[in-house]
Amino acid sequence: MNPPGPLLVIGAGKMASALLEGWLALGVDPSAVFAVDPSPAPEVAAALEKAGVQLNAASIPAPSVVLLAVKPQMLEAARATLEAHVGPGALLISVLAGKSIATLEAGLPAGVAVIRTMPNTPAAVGRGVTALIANNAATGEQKALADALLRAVGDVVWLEDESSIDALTAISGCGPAYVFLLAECLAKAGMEAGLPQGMAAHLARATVTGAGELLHRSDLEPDVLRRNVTSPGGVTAAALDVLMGPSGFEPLLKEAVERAVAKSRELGA
Ligand SMILES: NC(=O)C1=CN([C@@H]2O[C@H](COP(=O)(O)OP(=O)(O)OC[C@H]3O[C@@H](n4cnc5c(N)ncnc54)[C@H](OP(=O)(O)O)[C@@H]3O)[C@@H](O)[C@H]2O)C=CC1
Ligand SMILES: O=C(O)[C@@H]1CCC=N1
Repeated sequence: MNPPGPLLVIGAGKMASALLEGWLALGVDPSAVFAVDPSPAPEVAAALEKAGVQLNAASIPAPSVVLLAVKPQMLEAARATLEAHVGPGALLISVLAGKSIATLEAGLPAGVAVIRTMPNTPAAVGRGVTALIANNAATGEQKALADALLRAVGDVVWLEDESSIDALTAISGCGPAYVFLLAECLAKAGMEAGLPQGMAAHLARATVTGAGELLHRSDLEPDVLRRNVTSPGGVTAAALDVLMGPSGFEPLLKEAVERAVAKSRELGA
């Protein structure tokens, strides 16, 4: 999994930190990892320093892999850094929502390997899921390296073309946020139902993680697991009448995902 040469991260934010956390925990050599970020969050800078990653080093050896993880809106501002470090033999791995391979290739030497990905933050604990698609210049070895890096921190899915990536972003890229919001809302509802704040937060967190783990380990489909909680005429059924009603999860998530897909397309335009 260790790249054959230095690994450079451009944009040391939330997603890059999640990937680095996973990689460093699994044995990527921190002395071969460099990060460039003009104003990293103090906690990120401290974590990188503690891990032995060089942040904003005066001199960076030619990287074999460049992880591009700035916000899509900052791509043009990061072009100079990108062009300074992505040499002809390097592999560029982008996590940018919306930005196509063709857009990423612009300004780079002809024939540079580019792999566009859409990871998610559970990569920090080895439970991410990442979609990848490579340009024609990426060699089998470079694709295997990208696969190994992302597989080390979770599942990987290779795409044949880029057409599905906006929809995929709205599901797996953004999806952890939907689940964390569920935990937040469940805790608030618990407080409103009379539970002390700490207990409501603890119960909500343990329930979301426990249900996630059951879904992870079980062979049963989610609807079967849901039915297994729902005693006929019982308490869960009363709640699901609301959550599965006309203003429930399904239409709400459909609208949320549609908006996310549209935003991903807009960022790529
Ligand atoms: N967060 C997530 O769950 C996921 C994010 N992504 C993608 O990852 C990318 C980063 O997202 P996220 O980590 O959330 O965002 P963050 O804002 O946390 O990270 C981006 C970092 O890049 C820095 N930056 C800005 N300009 C430059 C530059 N010119 N050179 C180097 N660094 C720069 C930012 O600094 P500053 O804040 O000062 O601008 C920030 O620290 C996005 O493209 C997003 O689409 C993909 C999948 C999931
Ligand atoms: O919110 C975003 O734009 C990024 C892309 C997927 C998750 N976070």
